[in-house]
Amino acid sequence: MPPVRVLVDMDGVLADFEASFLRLYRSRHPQLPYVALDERRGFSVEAQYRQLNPGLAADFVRNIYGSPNFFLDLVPIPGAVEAMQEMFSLNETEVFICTSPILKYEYCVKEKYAWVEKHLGPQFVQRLVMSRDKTIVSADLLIDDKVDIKGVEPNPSWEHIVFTCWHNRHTELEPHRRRLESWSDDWKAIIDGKRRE
Ligand SMILES: O=c1ccn([C@@H]2O[C@H](COP(=O)(O)O)[C@@H](O)[C@H]2O)c(=O)[nH]1
Ligand SMILES: [Mg+2]
Repeated sequence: MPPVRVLVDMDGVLADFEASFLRLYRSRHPQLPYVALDERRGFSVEAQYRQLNPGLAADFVRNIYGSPNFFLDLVPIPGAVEAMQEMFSLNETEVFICTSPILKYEYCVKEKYAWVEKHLGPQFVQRLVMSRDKTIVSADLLIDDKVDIKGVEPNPSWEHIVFTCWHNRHTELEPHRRRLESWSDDWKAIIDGKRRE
């Protein structure tokens, strides 16, 4: 039987982008209104902050996560590191990290590599795929917090498992779509189920 190949997203799945964004935003702009984590709706932080404060400059929000050390200092999502080590050691399972760098890539790309080495070790540095378009990457499963993943390939090979995160917890999914609520949820059952398909 061929191995099950799993792609695991970084921001919102392995690394806590949302909490770090809010912390840095509030420390830099304590006088400005902010969106609390349990008020987050929709993937784009920028879109929600612009709704809250339409006067914000075009790159105001992007400058926060485009800052040096932003991506390096992201805190791991609870259970993520342990789950990845366990997934890596499973028989007949190929695990890769699949992440989209921001367009202001100066710090982001290097720091994503450094984050992976720091928290997951060198074996995962070799398994880091960066692509703005995940539909062209071939796998059986993609665990990702972004609800709508679009790209040039209309029929990606993977099944998208939506990882629950602050911005998507209220999003209603079509009945056939599946979620992983957290790393305490049964991710192994999802992989084993795929093995049997
Ligand atoms: O509001 C946001 C939130 C995140 N980003 C960046 O987009 C990518 C998302 O990557 P995934 O691989 O889908 O997790 C990432 O680089 C975030 O930093 C954003 O641009 N705007
Ligand atoms: Mg993500």
